[in-house]
Amino acid sequence: MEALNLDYSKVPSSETVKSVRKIDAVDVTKVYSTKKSNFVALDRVSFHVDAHEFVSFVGPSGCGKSSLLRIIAGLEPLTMGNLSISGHEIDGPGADRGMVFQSYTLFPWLSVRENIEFGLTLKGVPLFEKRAISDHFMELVGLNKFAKSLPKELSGGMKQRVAIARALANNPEVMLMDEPFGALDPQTKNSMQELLLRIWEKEKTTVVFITHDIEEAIFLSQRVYVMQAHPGTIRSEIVIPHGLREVEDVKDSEAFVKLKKQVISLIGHHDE
Ligand SMILES: Nc1ncnc2c1ncn2[C@@H]1O[C@H](COP(=O)(O)OP(=O)(O)OP(=O)(O)O)[C@@H](O)[C@H]1O
Repeated sequence: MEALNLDYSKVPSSETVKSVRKIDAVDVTKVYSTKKSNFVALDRVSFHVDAHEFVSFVGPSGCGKSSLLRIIAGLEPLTMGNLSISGHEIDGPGADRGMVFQSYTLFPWLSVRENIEFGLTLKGVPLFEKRAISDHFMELVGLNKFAKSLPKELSGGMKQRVAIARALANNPEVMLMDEPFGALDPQTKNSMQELLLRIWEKEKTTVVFITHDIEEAIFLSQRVYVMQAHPGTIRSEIVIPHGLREVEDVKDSEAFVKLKKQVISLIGHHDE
């Protein structure tokens, strides 16, 4: 993994901040086997995510981002290596991980409230408690006036707000987000990014975020893992300077543009 020569003087050092390890991945390898051949999608990928961190993975198409997220979600087994959440090896999906995908995955026949309450209903949470939780999260994502609406009556951004609320309602330890804003128009995408940051700060969630969009990764994250393909590996880890987001017109700022150029050069110019 390459180290980047950036000024991180404002970033608290690991000695000054006591962090709790949430995800630990060591040499995670994924081989897809077909009748004809074996394909190495991830080759000895090691990384970590601390509690309350916001960490993104960026990289060209096919570098294994979604495979990695599916492995963390327990939807896909790893071939070799170790991956644990809060010290426990992952051996399948669990309520400790909430997922938000790019494609809208709401239940079309359920209202906004029922979608948000879905996991709670499965768990047998009493009605009054369920209502309080869905009220809280509908308020958080600004959809309290749409409690009775069906997904088909919502815009793309609103559907993703429901998906985020639904994932958060189950109080997961980690939110796994696979290109959640990839299908949204630029304006909606910007407002969803702002909303996600507000939620992350308020709920103190741990977020693992996958995106093609380098600006999005730098803007949202505290750390960014840059991946490369053939086979999928982690090329570099970039720590985003603390407080960068507070800079006016941050995406046009010198520090932001410099980071963006560095990520682009790491990924290669063929895929931003
Ligand atoms: N079920 C599967 N069987 C065989 N090969 C697969 C399977 N799933 C993914 N792959 C291959 O593994 C590689 C990594 O795929 P993955 O979807 O994880 O990459 P990605 O970085 O998320 O790509 P994109 O950004 O285009 O979604 C790709 O070459 C893909 O074709």
